[in-house]
Amino acid sequence: MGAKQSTSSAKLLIAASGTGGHLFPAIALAQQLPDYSIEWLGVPDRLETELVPQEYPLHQVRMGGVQGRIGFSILRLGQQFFSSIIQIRRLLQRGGFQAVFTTGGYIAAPAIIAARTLGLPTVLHESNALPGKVTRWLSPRCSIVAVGFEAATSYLPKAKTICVGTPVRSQFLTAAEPLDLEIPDNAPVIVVIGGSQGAVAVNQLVRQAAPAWFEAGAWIVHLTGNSDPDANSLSHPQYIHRPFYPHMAALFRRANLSISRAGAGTLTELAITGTPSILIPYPYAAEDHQTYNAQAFVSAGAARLQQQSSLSAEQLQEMVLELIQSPAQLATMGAAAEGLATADSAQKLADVVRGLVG
Ligand SMILES: CC(=O)N[C@H]1[C@@H](OP(=O)(O)OP(=O)(O)OC[C@H]2O[C@@H](n3ccc(=O)[nH]c3=O)[C@H](O)[C@@H]2O)O[C@H](CO)[C@@H](O)[C@@H]1O
Repeated sequence: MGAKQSTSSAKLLIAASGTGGHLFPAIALAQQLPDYSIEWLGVPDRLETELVPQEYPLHQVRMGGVQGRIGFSILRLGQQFFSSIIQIRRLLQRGGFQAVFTTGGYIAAPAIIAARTLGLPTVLHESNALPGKVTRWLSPRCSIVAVGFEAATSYLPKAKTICVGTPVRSQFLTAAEPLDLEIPDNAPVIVVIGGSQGAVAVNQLVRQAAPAWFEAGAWIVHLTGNSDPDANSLSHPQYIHRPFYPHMAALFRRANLSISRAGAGTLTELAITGTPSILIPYPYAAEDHQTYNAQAFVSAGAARLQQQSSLSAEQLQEMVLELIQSPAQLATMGAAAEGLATADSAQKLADVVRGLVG
């Protein structure tokens, strides 16, 4: 793998691994630092092997999670953890890196500790309103913690924090691309999205509730994910379904309403496109952090919050009917969502890194 040509001597190690939620913001930052020499640190068999652009050399260490694991697993994890710190220290020293950037998660802990033992500046970006465990534990050891939600700062009292929003893909920052789905211009559009993997439980509720929405003239664009066995069970002229759809900026801009999980990545995009939403947090997310994300949108008037455990198809049906038949209310929610957006987040984050590294 050939490293990117660089005009600056600054050398940065990005430690970001796992889901789109951890990788997209780090890639957006890297794209703002074309004069830096950047290398990547990840874990074998995770999404970074597919998503990290070829121009960034990818180093790997073995690191797993601790949730719900006991005994022997904890011991093995401890060994992995210390061995990772040693490997990352060696990588940082031999590579002549000047700083480390990370988006949290398991890879962040050994990366932050290795960097700090060498006295290197470390920037951590935390996109969730309730910061993850690693962020809360190690934030005082970072030079700066950049957060996506202002609310996150209250959980990090000992850290130096700055709110920069969460960086998004470049399609959200450029002029609107045309939507490649055939939907009549005046039809209300409901977009259903369950994070990057889809949400089977939400999909079931939506399919049950959909007939009344079709009758009201709405179109549904349903992003089902890859693991829904009933993904093909509904068919209607006003219904479009895909396992995954890449042109989210155009779709959210066209949508009158989104029914969504409450991952930080999707919420950031809903803010930038000013799209009102009904948020159904993933009930098994670590420490229920999606509910905290959703609450930030609800307090701003940008979204309605529904917990999956107490939501029936009838309730969802009524709520959506009420909203799509009330354009003024949708407009107010959309404007509130837009008020939460930080479109130049990647630029702001790059400024933070440059402020430390040069
Ligand atoms: C289950 C879980 O714990 N998810 C976490 C994961 O997010 P996860 O990656 O699951 O979900 P996010 O909402 O943050 O991001 C999903 C991304 O996938 C994109 N997309 C999705 C479907 C599709 O068809 N096309 C498409 O492009 C969305 O536009 C968005 O950019 O990390 C986030 C950041 O730490 C957390 O806030 C989430 O809670």
